[in-house]
Amino acid sequence: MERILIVDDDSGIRSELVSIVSSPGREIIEASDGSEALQVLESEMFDLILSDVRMPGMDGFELLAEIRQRWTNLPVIIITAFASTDTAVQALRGGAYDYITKPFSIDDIRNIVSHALEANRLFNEVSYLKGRLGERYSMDNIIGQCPAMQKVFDTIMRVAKAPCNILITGESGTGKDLAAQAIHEYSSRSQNHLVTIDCGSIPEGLLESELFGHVKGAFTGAVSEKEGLVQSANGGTIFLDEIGDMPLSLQVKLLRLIQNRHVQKVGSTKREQVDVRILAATNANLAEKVRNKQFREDLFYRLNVVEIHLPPLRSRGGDVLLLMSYFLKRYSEALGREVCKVDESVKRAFGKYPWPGNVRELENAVERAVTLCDGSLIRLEDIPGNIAQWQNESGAVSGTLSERVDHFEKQCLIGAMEAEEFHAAGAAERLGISLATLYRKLKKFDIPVASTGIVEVERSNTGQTQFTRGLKR
Ligand SMILES: Nc1ncnc2c1ncn2[C@@H]1O[C@H](COP(=O)(O)OP(=O)(O)OP(=O)(O)O)[C@@H](O)[C@H]1O
Repeated sequence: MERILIVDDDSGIRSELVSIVSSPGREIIEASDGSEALQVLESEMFDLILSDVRMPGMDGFELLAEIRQRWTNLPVIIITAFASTDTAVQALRGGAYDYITKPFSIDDIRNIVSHALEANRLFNEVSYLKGRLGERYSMDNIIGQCPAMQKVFDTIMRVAKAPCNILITGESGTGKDLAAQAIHEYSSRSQNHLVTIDCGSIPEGLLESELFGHVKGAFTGAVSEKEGLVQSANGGTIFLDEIGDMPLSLQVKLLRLIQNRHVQKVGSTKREQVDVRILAATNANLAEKVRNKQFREDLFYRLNVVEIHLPPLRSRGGDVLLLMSYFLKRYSEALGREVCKVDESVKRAFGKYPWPGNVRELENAVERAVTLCDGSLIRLEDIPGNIAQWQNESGAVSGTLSERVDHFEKQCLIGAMEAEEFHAAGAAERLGISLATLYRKLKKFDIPVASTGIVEVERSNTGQTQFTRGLKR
């Protein structure tokens, strides 16, 4: 399905354009000025924009400049009132794909629109194939427009080519794995392997021989010599996922690898040189583990030369709806469905739900909805009940002004505490208030802090929040 956005303050011209460019397999959306167009662009994906120049508020040229900055490859056709060479030149210099002058001929518009869509389709195909050739991943796979994600992309681009080790932090499902793939892909090591090891899922006894290999007879069952994963990544990158779960005994050996660039197989006295770049990821608070002596401080500093933090999805604002559109397109294509519209109630629920499972949870919800939905529209009944309940979240807040303010304040506090894994100092900084004020507010709303144990948050279908304190996650 091709999607076109028509931007014009004159509703008569918009309708005329809609009827000219409409055809089966195309969805046309309208916006009455530049700002409205930007709002739509922030939450939905398009293949082409047709915009008038003269509009009240943000005009067509300002909109074009904004689109060129934020959606670099999205084609824009500018519609100008008179055949003025200056306006046409300004449009093309500003990065427009082409321009159309009023009064327009139906055939001209149809031709230019078909060419622009075809050029866009070819561009996407080439980028996709390039991505496939240079392995499977590129930054194009990581969707995000909010400032925090833009900062992540900037940092990835700046550090990918440097030789330093990088620690990627963030809650589960925020895209740490994707970030590691992008770093490797943009590094000078991309021609060699990226080897991923999930330190949390390999039994402690096996992890050492998996990482460093073993010689024949090193332990029962070691019937032949085996190369470790670190060596198989020689010349490339090794990604140690869930590094916080690495046993202390192995942390010493990893430190030796970082400092001396050699490995020693289990059962061998021989040291073998390797050249690997190390990326590590964790969803635990490693600094806290260092304080609790569960993680070596020297290793922490060696790994944490640069930290890339992936923010929780609930703090990424409009990215939720953008990711929703992205997965919708991806799963509609993958499952051979023509699902292209999402009911407003679903968008409301997605926008308000706090996404404790982050992007992974959102991706699963969209995949499920595309699979279940009957026809081309995703309705509330196609998404999981615990998410659907949130469409009326704000409607549920009633009462006096002070009760509503309290509700809002409590949600902000819970969000900040969750983002900081219930450590008060970080949450106070995030909210721009003193620690003493934060403690007073936490007490008022009965919100726990991490010093009372690990805190798990559970939200009921009605949006109520419950905290469970425990010793282990
Ligand atoms: N910004 C994003 N754009 C598109 N897809 C994303 C994005 N972030 C995450 N995903 C998708 O969400 C899923 C989870 O991402 P990923 O495995 O990278 O998270 P993670 O932080 O490594 O999780 P865990 O800590 O559980 O290993 C994957 O399918 C991934 O492709």
